[in-house]
Parts: sequence; C-alpha cells; structure tokens
Amino acid sequence: MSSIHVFRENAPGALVRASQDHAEIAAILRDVGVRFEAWEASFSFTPSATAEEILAAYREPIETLCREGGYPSVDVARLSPAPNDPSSAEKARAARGKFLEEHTHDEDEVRFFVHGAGVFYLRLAGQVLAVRCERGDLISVPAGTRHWFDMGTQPDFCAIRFFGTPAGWIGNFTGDEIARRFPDADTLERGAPW
Ligand SMILES: CSCCC(=O)/C(O)=C/O
Ligand SMILES: [Fe+2]
Ligand code: NI
Repeated sequence: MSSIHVFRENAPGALVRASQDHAEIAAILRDVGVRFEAWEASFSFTPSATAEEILAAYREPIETLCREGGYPSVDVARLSPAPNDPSSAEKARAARGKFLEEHTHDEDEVRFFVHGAGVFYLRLAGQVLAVRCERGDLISVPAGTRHWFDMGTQPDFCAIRFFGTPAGWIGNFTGDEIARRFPDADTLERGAPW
C-alpha cells in the first residue's frame, strides 16, 4: 500500500505525520510541489518481461507524458528476486547502496511504478518525506530536490523513468550521510516504534 511518513529533518526519530490514504498523500506532496498520482498499471508484470515489452504495454500514457513534459527519453529501472543467479544478492546490495546516497538531479525525477514498490525520501521544507510508491503510482519530484531511494533489502520493483535529456540518469551526490539517520524502507514497513 502506498504511504507517507513525514519527519522533521533534524529529528529522524519523531514522526510528524503519516498516511496510507492516496488522496491525502497526494495533498501533502502537492503542498511541497511534488506530483503524486494513481495511474492504471494493467500489464501483468513477470520478471521475464523485457523492457521493450513493458514500454510497449504502456506506450500510450508514456507518449502522453513525454509530450506534456518534453521528455526525450525513457528507460526501465527494475530489480526482482533472481533465485537462480548466485550474484543477485550482491547486485541488489550494490544497486540499493547507490540510490541510498542522497543526491539531486538537474531535471524533475519522474517515475511510474508498474510493479512492486520502493520508498523515496524527499528532503524538502525542513522535513524528510518518506513516500512509499507502489504499482500504479506516478511521482514527479522537482529538479534540485535532495532525495534518496530505498528499494529495501529484498528489492522487487519496476519503474518507468522519464528523462529530460537523452543521456538518461544523472545524479549529483551530495555526500551527506543523512539516509543513515532515518528509518529505512524495511523498518518503515514493519511500523513504529523505530
Ligand atoms: C525508482 S527508479 C530508480 C531510482 C532512481 O532512478 C532514482 O533517481 C532514485 O532517486
Ligand atoms: Fe533520484
Ligand atoms: Ni514481484
């Protein structure tokens, strides 16, 4: 289930507000300039589906959003359990570690979750807003927003990413270790107290 947990930036243990109500989450995020919408994710995702198949399944909404937002490129970011791949745990750890580092982008971060879930932590207006995005969620975070992303210790998600340049994903890492101070995705899932 999609959710939001709001913390004060300088008080990681103290929860200011939390919700699992999609409209309420969207309203909280709208107040800080973040777009959050429920889109239809009808494609029956399987780990063997190729990126081309996933992009083809969502061709219409992708084209509409690319036209509206002027995005020249999209890609598919994904990770799912791979029991037959002995290196999958190490790959998951490395992928998780990269996105757990606080960073910004020079463009809006626009992501449409078509499978699974992951948590964006947005550092905005003196707060950290932890937004759990689930299948069907579209999120658009303004350019320059400090943030990190936690796919959890058992990553299982697939998101279509929209980019403002053909170069694709470019992150500017801040070097701030703030993510270490906040409850991670697994901890949020287990629920308070943390
Ligand atoms: C959920 S898409 C993969 C993560 C990503 O692209 C990003 O920039 C996280 O902050
Ligand atoms: Fe990012
Ligand atoms: Ni899955």
